[in-house]
Amino acid sequence: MTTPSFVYNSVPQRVVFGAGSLQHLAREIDALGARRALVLSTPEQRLQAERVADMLGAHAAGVFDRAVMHVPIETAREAREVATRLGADCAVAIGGGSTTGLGKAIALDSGLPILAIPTTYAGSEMTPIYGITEAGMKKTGKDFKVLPRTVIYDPELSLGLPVGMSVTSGINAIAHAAEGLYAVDSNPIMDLMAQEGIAALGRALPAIRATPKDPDARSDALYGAWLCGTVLGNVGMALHHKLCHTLGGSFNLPHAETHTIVLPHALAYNAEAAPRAMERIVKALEGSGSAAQAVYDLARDNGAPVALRDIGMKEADLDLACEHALKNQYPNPRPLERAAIRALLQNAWEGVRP
Ligand SMILES: NC(=O)C1=CN([C@@H]2O[C@H](COP(=O)(O)OP(=O)(O)OC[C@H]3O[C@@H](n4cnc5c(N)ncnc54)[C@H](OP(=O)(O)O)[C@@H]3O)[C@@H](O)[C@H]2O)C=CC1
Ligand SMILES: O=C(O)/C=C\C(=O)CC(=O)O
Repeated sequence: MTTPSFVYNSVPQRVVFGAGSLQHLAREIDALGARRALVLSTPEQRLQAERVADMLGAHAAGVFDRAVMHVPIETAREAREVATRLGADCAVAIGGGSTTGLGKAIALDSGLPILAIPTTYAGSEMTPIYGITEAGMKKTGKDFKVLPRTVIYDPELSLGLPVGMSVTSGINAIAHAAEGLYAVDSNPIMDLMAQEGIAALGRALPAIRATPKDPDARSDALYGAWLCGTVLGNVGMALHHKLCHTLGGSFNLPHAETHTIVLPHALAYNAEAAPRAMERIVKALEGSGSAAQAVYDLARDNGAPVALRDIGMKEADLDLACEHALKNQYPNPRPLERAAIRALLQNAWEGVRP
């Protein structure tokens, strides 16, 4: 065995974790040195955002409830204007990756500190990655200005996340950790987090399916999401994330479901080129077959979709998706081979067990 050699960056970020930890919100805003928080949410989560604003009392600048998936530039501009008009000196994003993403778009422009309160397992709160959609094209970038300064993980807030969304969102998180395990810039610290994060979600998702309001399972899932999101924020992603961005961006497929369906096939593609990563995934999921099969079974057995054709992908578009995936070559354990990637997409479309 060779002695490892790696670079590890740590970033300053404060995490407050635990059931009921939302009660510490005012204290955390104060610790940020902020006086007027703009609370962000989707339209559907407005009541939750109003509850947060009530908790902040005079320190709430207002509620902006128009977060939507993939952060359209028009929404980002509107939110930035509202933040300026209301004199906000920080933003509180309560919701999933879409709401956190809106907070990041504000921070990118203004440097306003973000306090994130995640209610899904997407993991955006742990990354300096932002995404903004303009003229139908989603552009992503990395800037430490957008990394939320404080994250409050309160499992009680995800008790109402529907089981189907919980399972696909949890597998979205697993995808970050799985690709982190074979990243070109991986390191042993991220490997530990990745394996632990996958194991936590592997335990939590079946438990949530059985008992959606199980507090321990919700806590385990959020803990796993935190670890997996940290991996996403620290090391580079590969084929799987590229495919999902292509499918989501060009064919408008839903984010977490697409990750859930594609991941087993991306792992099968990379299996021989990344055997140590695959071993760790199987171990974390207590699987008996391959890593690809363990992830596929986790999805299927918990009621998640396993075929792209079931979430709106047309078979006729698979050739184009393959072309997009081959553009701008990026690091991946196995070189990108046209015929094999086209076959991967076909398998994902049909939903075959890898
Ligand atoms: N930059 C980064 O590092 C990352 C960015 N992302 C981005 O984040 C987005 C995906 O995030 P994701 O969390 O999956 O999507 P959303 O934030 O859109 O949330 C997904 C679904 O969960 C629902 N939901 C969220 N919280 C609750 C709750 N407490 N109770 C009931 N339902 C709830 C939402 O409902 P409703 O719409 O009703 O609120 C929505 O339908 C994508 O745009 C993706 O690109 C994802 C990962 C990392
Ligand atoms: O697209 C973004 O907003 C940035 C990253 C991700 O979405 C990561 C992912 O694919 O889950």
